[in-house]
Amino acid sequence: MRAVRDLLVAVGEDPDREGLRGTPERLARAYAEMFSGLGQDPARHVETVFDADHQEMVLVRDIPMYSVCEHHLLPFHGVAHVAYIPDRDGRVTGLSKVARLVDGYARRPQVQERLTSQVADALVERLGCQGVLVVVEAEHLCMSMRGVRKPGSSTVTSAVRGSMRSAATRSEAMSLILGGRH
Ligand SMILES: Nc1nc2c(ncn2[C@@H]2O[C@H](COP(=O)(O)OP(=O)(O)OP(=O)(O)O)[C@@H](O)[C@H]2O)c(=O)[nH]1
Ligand SMILES: [Zn+2]
Repeated sequence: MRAVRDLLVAVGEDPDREGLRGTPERLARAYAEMFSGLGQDPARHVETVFDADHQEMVLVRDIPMYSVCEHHLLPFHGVAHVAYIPDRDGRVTGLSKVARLVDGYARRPQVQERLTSQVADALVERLGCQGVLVVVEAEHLCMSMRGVRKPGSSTVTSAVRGSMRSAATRSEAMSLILGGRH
């Protein structure tokens, strides 16, 4: 909290004025929430498995995602799409666990590329998926409100693993991701 006070002084503010008095404590609470993915293992969520006897694609689309870029500590936010092909026994994880996995890695100082790969690797390593495609689309506030100032630009990253690398499977996943969009 001392650090937030110092930051306010550094930008030319009076940390003792009425509106700012509670700010160090508020920001500490907000950071604890925004960075709650640190010190936990988000991949543990996908260890909750069900026998679904389903060896074909599962896609959880348009998962809202809020993260913080590690270069500027400014938010980047958008959506994640996670498609996977279960293991050979047809075991799947809970749908909410896929969203929890994304949240766990997003709530850390991040770069979008690493976030995308971490989600894909967790599904291969912990759920034993035969194939995975993760696509993240996000706007970075460090590119919108400052610096190059390009609001509305979005960055799309993808990570492909295993059998999702085959052209046909990947294009099925992409058309499901894009389905329903205009
Ligand atoms: N690849 C990647 N770059 C990112 C991400 N988040 C922020 N960046 C970039 O990180 C770079 C940091 O560049 P620097 O030159 O060190 O910092 P800067 O002077 O603030 O750069 P500008 O943003 O261009 O003003 C910038 O180009 C950002 O756009 C991310 O998730 N992935
Ligand atoms: Zn940034």
